[in-house]
Amino acid sequence: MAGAQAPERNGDHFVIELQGAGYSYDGTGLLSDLTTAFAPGSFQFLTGPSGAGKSTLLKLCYGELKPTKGAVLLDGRDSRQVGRDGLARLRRRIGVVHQDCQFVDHLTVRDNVALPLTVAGRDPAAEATNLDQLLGWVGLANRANATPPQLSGGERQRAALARAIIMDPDVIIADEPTGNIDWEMSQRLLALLAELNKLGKTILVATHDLALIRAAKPLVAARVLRLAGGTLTTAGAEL
Ligand SMILES: Nc1ncnc2c1ncn2[C@@H]1O[C@H](COP(=O)(O)OP(=O)(O)OP(=O)(O)O)[C@@H](O)[C@H]1O
Repeated sequence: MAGAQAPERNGDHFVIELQGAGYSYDGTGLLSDLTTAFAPGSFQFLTGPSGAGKSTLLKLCYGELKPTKGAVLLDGRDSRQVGRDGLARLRRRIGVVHQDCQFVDHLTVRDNVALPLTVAGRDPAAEATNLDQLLGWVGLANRANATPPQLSGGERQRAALARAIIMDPDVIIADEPTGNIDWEMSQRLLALLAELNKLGKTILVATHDLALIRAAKPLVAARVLRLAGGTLTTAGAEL
């Protein structure tokens, strides 16, 4: 049955598209009429005041929430129309770094990073080399056997990034990934995101940190979107 098939891929081009999308938690209308697209291989920052709805917008983009108005298309599929399995398959192509990281505290860093493999029915032991390379790439090879409560804020964020990319997603969405870490660590994380973008990944980062956005200028050609009063505008050179 067609509905049970894996979603058709547009080649390697996973586009997230908002078409007049709006969202309301309680009928008062937090987000209204948002129209934009996140093109394959693009890098965007999403900024705006606290409570403007940045996390909510990210949730629409990875299918955690469905718009209460308009549509969000994930790889051309309307998030309101796809069933649970279809949505799960689409979401495997999007790696998410959550604001609070959300680890399983009694598992090691290595096992936390490997969790998406296990959930997808793959054997982490068979992918040990890939896992080790990834932990090395984010600078956590020597923390692989620690548990999340033993990590610093910057280490937690890098572990969360490793977990978000273990399935080799097309898109990486990060919600305030540098919220609780120092400047040096923020720049290190930014460099990792820039490197992923150079590999062709689409990156969407919500951040309050305008200094981080400025620091990204030599690294990536990023679009900066500002969310305020429920609408999106493109921020310009003032940053
Ligand atoms: N599950 C929910 N139920 C009801 N209201 C919610 C829910 N989640 C968020 N909100 C409200 O929606 C508004 C936007 O929240 P959201 O977390 O999307 O904003 P944000 O821009 O990411 O904020 P911050 O920068 O402080 O993280 C806030 O007023 C928040 O209280």
